[in-house]
Amino acid sequence: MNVPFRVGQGFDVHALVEGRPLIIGGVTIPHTHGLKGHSDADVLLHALTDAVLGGAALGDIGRHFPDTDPVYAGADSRVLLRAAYAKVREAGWQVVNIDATIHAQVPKISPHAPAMVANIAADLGIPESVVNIKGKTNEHLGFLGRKEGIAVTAVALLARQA
Ligand SMILES: Nc1ccn([C@@H]2O[C@H](COP(=O)(O)O)[C@@H](O)[C@H]2O)c(=O)n1
Ligand SMILES: C[C@@]1(CO)OP(=O)(O)OP(=O)(O)OC[C@H]1O
Repeated sequence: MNVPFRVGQGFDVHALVEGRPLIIGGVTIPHTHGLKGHSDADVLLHALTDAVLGGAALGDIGRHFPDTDPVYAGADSRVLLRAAYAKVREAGWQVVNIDATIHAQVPKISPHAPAMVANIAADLGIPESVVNIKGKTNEHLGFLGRKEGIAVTAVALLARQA
């Protein structure tokens, strides 16, 4: 079907542990705990990578960058996002806008959101005005509310390149 727009959705979750830096949206946030993962565990960029890959029907982050591959141990997720988006562009799609929610009981996201927006806009080559990042607590409910992890939900609208 030759439609001009496609939507992609992404989700990711990582455990909060001691002894790791907390990196979200490429921003290192001072905090007592960090996110556990094979890569830098940037939960926002992983959900976003899945959203842009999903919109282009290109599978998911694990298919392109397997967590069993030692090449990606400690990987910078900004590099992975850029590489995934290059594949999306090669498939003929470009991002129109992005919206994501970081489900975190702590820390407060809003002071860091502008820096995350700047990183994502730079990595995708799109204006900051089309990137929206927001934080939400889990009202102390469940594993997110107990500060055992952070989750992200993201959507991306893609348009066919001219
Ligand atoms: N990690 C977070 C959580 C929330 N915020 C901001 O606070 C507002 C209220 O959040 P509730 O979960 O209590 O509804 C939310 O709209 C955000 O502006 C945040 O920045 N970081
Ligand atoms: C990023 C990758 C690859 O190193 O690993 P993790 O950092 O563990 O992240 P996750 O979101 O669990 O899976 C995606 C993997 O491709």
